[in-house]
Amino acid sequence: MYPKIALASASPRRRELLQQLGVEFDLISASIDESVLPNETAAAYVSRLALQKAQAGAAKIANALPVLGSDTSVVVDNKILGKPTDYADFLAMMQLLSGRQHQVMTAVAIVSPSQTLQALAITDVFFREISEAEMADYWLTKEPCDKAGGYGIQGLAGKFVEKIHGSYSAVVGLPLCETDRLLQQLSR
Ligand SMILES: Cc1cn([C@H]2C[C@H](O)[C@@H](COP(=O)(O)OP(=O)(O)OP(=O)(O)O)O2)c(=O)[nH]c1=O
Repeated sequence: MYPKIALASASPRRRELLQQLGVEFDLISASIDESVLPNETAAAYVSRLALQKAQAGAAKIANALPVLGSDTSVVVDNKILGKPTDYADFLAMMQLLSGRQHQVMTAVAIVSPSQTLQALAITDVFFREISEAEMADYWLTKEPCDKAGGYGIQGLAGKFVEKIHGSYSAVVGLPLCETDRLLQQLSR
């Protein structure tokens, strides 16, 4: 049995994945500035954002529940891809990702009054070539808008994925293996 926690997230995927683990949780919102700092690596960026989301959530609640925050970014050619801002931004992302390998980095942080626990999952994802017509059709489904890198592996974009090396749940938004490990480390 896991301890009850608070999830600081607006992501329906994170909610579902935490439910998949059987964790009981309160949902809280935590919005933070998501700008990348000068010279910040992708791994440092996602780790910092996950921690800041958890800290922002912890500052909002009156009870002492541990708060979980997470962040997912797609990384290619040292570029950090967040959610596409418009169609042109989405197209530029798809062109970068088509026919090659990229990384999905998902960081998790759990903050309690006595502990700060962190994990980072890095998954290699291999896309087949995607035609411009497929990109245009995919945009019209609205699936890309709220997803890092402009795609959802769990949705229609699953057909673009030749293979992955690493954690599937981490690509969707929360690495279940690492999250379980952190929750086990929480002192009760
Ligand atoms: C790559 C990929 C990302 N995503 C989603 C997971 C995240 O919800 C989103 C990345 O954006 P995030 O900024 O990590 O998360 P969020 O803004 O949706 O939620 P919050 O910060 O409140 O927790 O992209 C998928 O659903 N499928 C995928 O294949």
